[in-house]
Amino acid sequence: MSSPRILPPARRQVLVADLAAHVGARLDGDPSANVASVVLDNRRTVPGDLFAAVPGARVHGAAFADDAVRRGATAVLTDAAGAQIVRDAGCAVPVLVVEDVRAALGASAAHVHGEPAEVMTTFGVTGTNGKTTTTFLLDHALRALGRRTGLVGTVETRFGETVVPSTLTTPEAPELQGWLAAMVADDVDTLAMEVSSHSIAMHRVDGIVFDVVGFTNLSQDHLDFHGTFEEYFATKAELFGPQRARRAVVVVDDEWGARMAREARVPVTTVATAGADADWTVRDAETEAGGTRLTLVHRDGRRVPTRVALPGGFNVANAALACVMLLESGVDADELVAALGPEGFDARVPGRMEVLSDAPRVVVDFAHNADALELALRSLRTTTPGRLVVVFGATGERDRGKRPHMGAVAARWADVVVVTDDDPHGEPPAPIRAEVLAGARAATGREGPGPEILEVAPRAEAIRQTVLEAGDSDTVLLAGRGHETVQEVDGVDLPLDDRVEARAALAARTAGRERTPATPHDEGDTHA
Ligand SMILES: CC(=O)N[C@H]1[C@@H](OP(=O)(O)OP(=O)(O)OC[C@H]2O[C@@H](n3ccc(=O)[nH]c3=O)[C@H](O)[C@@H]2O)O[C@H](CO)[C@@H](O)[C@@H]1O[C@H](C)C(=O)N[C@@H](C)C(=O)N[C@H](CCC(=O)O)C(=O)O
Ligand SMILES: Nc1ncnc2c1ncn2[C@@H]1O[C@H](COP(=O)(O)OP(=O)(O)OP(=O)(O)O)[C@@H](O)[C@H]1O
Repeated sequence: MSSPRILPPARRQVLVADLAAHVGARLDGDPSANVASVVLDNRRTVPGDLFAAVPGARVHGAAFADDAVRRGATAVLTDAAGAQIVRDAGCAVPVLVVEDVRAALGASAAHVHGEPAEVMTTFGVTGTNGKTTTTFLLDHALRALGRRTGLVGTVETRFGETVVPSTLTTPEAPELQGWLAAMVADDVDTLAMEVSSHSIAMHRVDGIVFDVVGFTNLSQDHLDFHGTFEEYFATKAELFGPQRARRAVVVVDDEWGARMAREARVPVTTVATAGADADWTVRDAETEAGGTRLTLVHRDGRRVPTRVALPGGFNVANAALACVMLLESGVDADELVAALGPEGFDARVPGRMEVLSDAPRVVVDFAHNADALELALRSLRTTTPGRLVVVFGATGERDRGKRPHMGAVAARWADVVVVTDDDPHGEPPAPIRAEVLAGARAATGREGPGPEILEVAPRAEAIRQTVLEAGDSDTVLLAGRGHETVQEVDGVDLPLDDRVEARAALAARTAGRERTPATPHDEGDTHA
């Protein structure tokens, strides 16, 4: 599934000779040809594109150059091996030859689109968890301040009236720069975007120097791609240097944040929510219905009172990060507090601690690694009078090591653990569930009776059964898929939205009650 291609309404024509000089490419062919945009995939080519033929993990993009040219590509950017493939295919367009295509791609796309990031204020957020939430909080505050905003991340790309669901957290550079140019054409003045570690490693954000970058935290994820934690950290750390950022705000609640703050090569402001030494610390955090009220206090005594209208202790960190990033960009503290009003950071983030109902409380959350799952469960535990029930699974073909950890965390913090499927992708689902269940059954470190551990598949059935059987004072956490609307099983995309399934079960529950006033659901309330 891929999102529709968005380009600015009027595209600039750029001479390939100028572009080659800009990115240090050897130009083979007619220097007077023009390009007006850049594309990575032959199937998405429009006339006037520069087709970037990247040697991928599976195939060399040059294999598709002839088709791209048939669709109107006017030049090709590739490496020496790609240039040979392009010539052998008899393509007559000029070829820009570089050593590393991905390394030249961001600068090429930014140049072709007129360096759009340079005319906006740009915020980039990275870290294992909290990127989407923090960018939504930034976007909410910026709009309250009267800015015209653009948002790019896992859920969607959004500006003005345009909202397009995302396929990647951080798009490839040609798509990203096309988006940014379309935003500039629509008078967007401020961008908040998520920067995944994949995107840094794969040069997707080359061509952007962010005004302010933010770091949330680091925990186990994506080790299938990065190999080691050290490598994962080093990739994220690249964002905190002068080629990619002007200044940084780092949450130093974990050791990785503290290290990022020490090793950053741009001016850093630190934020702490849990007692670490920092420039800004969170004080007087008070949980209240639907959120937390808090005050940010600077070393020099400045105080910024605010509020976040999302459940979960970690959302205090996300709001604190967003707040300090705004201050570091030059926003005046009093103006920010006034613009946010008494509700504070009041963004609705699809699939992130999204509360669907009150009795039982059904919450959909994107927690899909052990760390996020633990934090989500712990924060819901404190506000659940009945049982805490979690429905979740682990993804196939991704970081297998996290499966037993997720099972263990669920067993430690929930009263009922319902293990089901997440996105199995090409892997058979039952063995994935078995690895999660093994972790749950082996879990230790819990006081009192152990949890009830169930295996229910498919996921829609697990959600239906769990919501129907929950007591009014229970909390049901549907974890792992958040806003997602398709589930890949055995290579086939099946429609599945946790929120749709849960709402259907809640409606069935209400209908059942209307037919039979005293229902067995209430019995669950007695369980402590
Ligand atoms: C590991 C990874 O990121 N891989 C990306 C990489 O794939 P690849 O190297 O295997 O490419 P390939 O299939 O060999 O193809 C090589 C080239 O031929 C082109 N091609 C290929 C086939 C064709 O018919 N026509 C064509 O033009 C491709 O566009 C590509 O440029 O280049 C592709 C083209 O842009 C990306 O789609 C692909 O992302 C895949 C889909 C992906 O799932 N990426 C995930 C892991 C990712 O990036 N995730 C992060 C965040 C994760 C998180 O924080 O949770 C993200 O930012 O989304
Ligand atoms: N600051 C945080 N610390 C730890 N966990 C968090 C934090 N913020 C959010 N989470 C948890 O992580 C999940 C993902 O949150 P969010 O989508 O904001 O992060 P993300 O970094 O964008 O993740 P991804 O890149 O996987 O989309 C949430 O559903 C929540 O459970």
